This record gives sequence, C-alpha cells and structure tokens, in this order.
Amino acid sequence: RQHRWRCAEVTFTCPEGELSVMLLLLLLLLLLFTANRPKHLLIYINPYGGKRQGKRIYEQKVAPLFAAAGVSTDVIVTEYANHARDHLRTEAELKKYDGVVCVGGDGMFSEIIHGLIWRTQIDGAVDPNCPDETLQTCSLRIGIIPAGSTDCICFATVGTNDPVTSALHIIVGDSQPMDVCSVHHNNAFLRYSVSLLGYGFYGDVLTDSERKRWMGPARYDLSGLKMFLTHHYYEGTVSYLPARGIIGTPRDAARCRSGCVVCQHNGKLLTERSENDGEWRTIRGKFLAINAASMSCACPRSPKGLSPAAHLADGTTDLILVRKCSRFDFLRHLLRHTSKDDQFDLTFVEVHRVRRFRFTPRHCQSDSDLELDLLGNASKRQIFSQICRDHPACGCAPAYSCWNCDGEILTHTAIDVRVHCQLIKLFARGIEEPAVFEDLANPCAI
Ligand SMILES: CCCCCCCCCCCCC/C=C/[C@@H](O)[C@H](CO)NC(=O)CCCCCCCCCCCCCCC
Ligand SMILES: Nc1ncnc2c1ncn2[C@@H]1O[C@H](COP(=O)(O)OP(=O)(O)OP(=O)(O)O)[C@@H](O)[C@H]1O
Ligand SMILES: [Ca+2]
Repeated sequence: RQHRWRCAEVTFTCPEGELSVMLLLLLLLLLLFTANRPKHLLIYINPYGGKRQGKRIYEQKVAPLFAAAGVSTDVIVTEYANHARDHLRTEAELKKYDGVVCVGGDGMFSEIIHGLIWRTQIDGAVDPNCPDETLQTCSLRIGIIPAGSTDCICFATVGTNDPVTSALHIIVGDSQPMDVCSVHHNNAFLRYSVSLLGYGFYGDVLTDSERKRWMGPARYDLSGLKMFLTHHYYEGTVSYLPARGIIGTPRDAARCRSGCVVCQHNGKLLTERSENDGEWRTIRGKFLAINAASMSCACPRSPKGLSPAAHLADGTTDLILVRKCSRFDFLRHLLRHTSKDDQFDLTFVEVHRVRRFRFTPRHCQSDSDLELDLLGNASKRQIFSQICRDHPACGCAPAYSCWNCDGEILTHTAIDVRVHCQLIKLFARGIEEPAVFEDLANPCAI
C-alpha cells in the first residue's frame, strides 16, 4: 500500500531431492547473472539529519535486511558536514563497490552526488568548471535511506519515505536514471541540483530556517509562514533555452512513472541532438519566486510537488516564474500545491520546460546600469533598497534574495544553469502506478 514494500518469506516444497537442488541452483544463477543486484556497498550515515535517527534507523531496520540478502557493507558515520563528499572525492576506493548509499536527507544525498560527479569528471579528465563541457555519467548507483527533514528525492523516486522500502529497492538492484543541473557563475562551478533551485520565496525560507535547525523539520513551516507574511519580491532578468522537439509539457495530466516513456524518448533524443538548438528567450520583471524543478519535488508537504508533471530523467527542468502579486493570490498559488487544482493556472504564474537558463538580479544587470547608479541617475527606490540591505531594521524590501539549491544556500545570485540528462542513477524504479500493485496483490488477476 502507498508504495511501501515489506519482506515476505515464501516456502517452496518439492517432492524430489534432486529436483529441489536443481531449482535452488537455477534460482541462484538467475540472481547472480540476470538481476543487477549490488554485492558490496559503501554506506554513509548522517547522525544529525532530520530527527537525528539515522544511525538507529540503519542499525535496526536496514542492516538486518542487507545481511539477510548477503550484501556486504563498509559503513562510515559522518563526523562533520561534507565528510561524505570529501571522502568520495579523494579517498574512497570506488572500484570495490557496486553502489553508494546515504542515510539522511536531501542534504546528505547532495553531498554524495557532489562527491561522485566531481570524482567521475576528474577521473575522466573533464573540467567541471566549464559550463559547456559534456559531463561523464556516474557508473555507481546511489541509494537513499530516508532520515532527513524533507526527503524529497527519495519520495519523488520511490513514492514513499520508508527505510525498509528503500533498502529493498537497493537489494533487488533497481535502477532509475536522473537529470542533474550544473550551476555556474562566471565560468566557475558552484553546485549541482537535482530537485529545486529556488530564488525569492524558497531561498528566503531556507535562509531563515537555517537559523532554526534545532527545531528539526518544523523549521520549514515556521520560516514558510514568516516569509509568506514578509512577502518580498525581487527584480531581475531570466533568460532561458526552451526544450524543443521533446514530448511532454509542464501542464500535462500524465505523471513521470516507473518505466516512463517520456524520459526514455527524450533521453534518446537529447543524446543525439545538440542541446544548443533553439533560441534564447528573455523575461524581465518583479518576482516573488523563481523556481526550477528538475523533478516533481513531491514530498509529504506537497504530495504532487512543485511541478507535478516534471520528469526525473527527460533532460529538462521546469522553470516556474511567480510574478509580484497580492498576498491573497500568492496564498492561492501555495495552497494549490496541496490540492488537485493547477498551481500554474493563475495569471501571475508562468511555467516553461527548459534545457538551460540564466538569472541576473536587477542590481547587477549590466555595467551601464551600474554606471547610471554611480552618476546619481538611479531612482530613489533603488538607492533606498541598496541602503536598506545594510539596515534590515527599517523593514523595507531587500534588493537580493539567494538561491535555494536542493536545500543549500548558494553564494551567488547571478547564475547559469544547465541540465545534464540522466547523469546519475539511483537504486529506485520511479513511482509505480497503483494498478500494478492491485494486480500483484490479487493472484487470480495475474
Ligand atoms: C498554506 C500551505 C501551503 C503549503 C505549500 C507547500 C509547498 C511546499 C512545496 C515544497 C517543495 C519542496 C521542494 C524541495 C526542496 C528540497 O530540495 C529542499 C532540501 O530538502 N527542501 C527545502 O528547501 C525545504 C523547503 C520547504 C518549503 C516549505 C514551505 C512551507 C510554506 C508554508 C507557507 C505557509 C503560509 C501560511 C499562510 C496562512
Ligand atoms: N556529522 C555531521 N555533522 C554535522 N552536519 C553533518 C554531518 N553529516 C552531514 N552533515 C550535514 O547535515 C546537513 C543536513 O543533513 P540531511 O540532509 O541528512 O538532513 P536534513 O537537512 O534534516 O534533511 P533534508 O535535507 O531532507 O531537509 C547536510 O547538509 C550535511 O552536509
Ligand atoms: Ca527533468
């Protein structure tokens, strides 16, 4: 039920001893040669993620399953932030393993992909600082045992946040490819993102919530309410390269599901075509939020996610622009993330499926704009917003927000984002349609 898997024992009886030995051998051979099951895993546990239960969850719920399935493990309990990332980048003997597993939340998953992708590029002599390089795909699959605050990547790839279900997907050797966005500033690499890149509302929620880490997962709700009431908007320019020739749009009723044909079709298409096909488009404006969702970003807070029709592995990201509007209208938009109503069907919201996009905030748009400011031609509003960044007590709107990159704050506001189609693989199979479960639960239907 609800995508949760459980272990069950099945006992076969066979009247002939010789036949039973043959069946057993056949089963072992099938497991060995047809299923792509991992035999040796490298595991990182964040003891401080979410409700600080990572170690207990792994020892009580996951380790016994790995032992029963004959999967051997090397376990590292992290001692500081970025421990897992740095270990993967430089020290880990990756050849020994069939996969890497993190026990924690989206932040821990982010550490793993940063370590693995970086290492893969360096080993393959690819320069990660160049935004136009074609990145090498990572060969090791990644497993997530959810033990964080949002666990949006686990939820959106498995359909539930349940450690036992995730452990079983790892054991049976499932494989789900996933898109990764690279984020650059002036030809310098900043970060990778797989779920949400959010400027404005989600950037501000994250900045505020970091000061409330002690509260655990509830910090996001409190900061969300605070930032909703604060109602800041930000000026800037977004330019983007629309995804052309692919199938699927952000307003589709169909969802990315197990064995998704849209991901298969677009994945094939994008590997054959130059991604720079098409014309850049530019939008200037005042925005409450600029969000790029490379997958649905479904999570328990919003089971359909920020962009319900986004795909895990189609080589695109959904760029959602929420223009300045009243608090009431913004609340209508937010509330629709939790209901069946379409959050994009509002005059102040637009959504585009893109391959690449850039953002420049109002105050660093161009040198000529800056010169105007210096010559004293800037409007009073600009000057005040500049001053008031340094004097938050006066309560007027700040000029800049920051980017929320999968739950980490980015150090730059002007960014260049590019989607790398199916760069990584997870031990998952995407969300299965409920009908499949119903059939399997009913032996007569099979
Ligand atoms: C009125 C209810 C409206 C509910 C609207 C819920 C929309 C929730 C959308 C969640 C999207 C999550 C995207 C995932 C991002 C992850 O890579 C990242 C790392 O874990 N998580 C966050 O940044 C954590 C981000 C967490 C954001 C929580 C925002 C909560 C908003 C609450 C607004 C309250 C307004 C109340 C007015 C009376
Ligand atoms: N031993 C450690 N001590 C302190 N911080 C750590 C340690 N190990 C990992 N971290 C950091 O903790 C941060 C949060 O971890 P994690 O993602 O597991 O939980 P979370 O933030 O509660 O969940 P979510 O990311 O789903 O909201 C990560 O950014 C990670 O870099
Ligand atoms: Ca995608």
